[in-house]
Amino acid sequence: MRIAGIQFCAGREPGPNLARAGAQIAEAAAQGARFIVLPENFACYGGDYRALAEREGGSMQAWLAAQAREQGVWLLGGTLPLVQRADGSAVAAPRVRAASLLYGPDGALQARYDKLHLFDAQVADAQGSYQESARFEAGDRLRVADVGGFGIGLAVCYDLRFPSLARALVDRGAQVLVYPSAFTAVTGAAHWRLLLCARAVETGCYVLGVNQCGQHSERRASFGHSLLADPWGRVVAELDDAPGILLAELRQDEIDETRRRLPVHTHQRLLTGLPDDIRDD
Ligand SMILES: O=C(O)CNC(=O)[C@H](CS)NC(=O)CCC(=O)C(=O)O
Repeated sequence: MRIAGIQFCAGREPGPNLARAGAQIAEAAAQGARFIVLPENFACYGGDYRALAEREGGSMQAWLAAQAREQGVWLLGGTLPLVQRADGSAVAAPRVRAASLLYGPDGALQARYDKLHLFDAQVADAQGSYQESARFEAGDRLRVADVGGFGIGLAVCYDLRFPSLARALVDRGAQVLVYPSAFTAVTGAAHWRLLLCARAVETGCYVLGVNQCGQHSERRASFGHSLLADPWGRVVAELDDAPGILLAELRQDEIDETRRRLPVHTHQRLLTGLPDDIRDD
């Protein structure tokens, strides 16, 4: 199955971001991609997330559904800010949920995953500090979805640093881990490739990191370098730090063969259950 990752530099306002993403989605579909992934905060980066956040059925969600339907592809909207949880309850202001939304080729919503780990960190130099938990509420459910016969484990950006989430997704049938991201230029240069390849090697999964790139504002820059690692930990395709489309093939036989030779996913001895505040969807 051919997949595509859309890499670009989002600004604060949805209009230009959606126009840019739409052109790249059409291009990726024309190149034969069946599953297209947009980065974290693809529709709005760094603005007033609560003011832009949607209820179920909002216009940014409708845009994703229309893109999937018009191009006839599976489309993962990296994250959109939503004011409701999956059960319809309200997220208290000023926070929102960072929801990763998967639409099928018919335009129907097939899965929702809300980012579990929030990026509260001090990044060196001009990048300054991040306090994601001041503006976002953490998710509370795990989600694996089927796309063209592949088990797709949903995760977002900073989640990449937590191998226990990758492991829990594998236990639930994930064969491909996707990380739509807005990984910073500073932490990306240090850790992005290392973390993506490590998650692949330790789980026997393909790992797809779809990142933003470039300078969003004076103090915010993203690393780019969207890449696909295969289950052996080889980088099979990678972008540089400019906007672009990552195209690559997922092969079921690569997953099966790697897992047959090195079945680490069946050998783990320290198995832990989910904590009380995290559930299966
Ligand atoms: O704050 C914003 O508006 C934009 N930021 C984001 O979109 C998110 C949440 S703050 N970025 C990350 O999670 C970076 C993680 C990362 O870079 C790492 O783990 O090293």
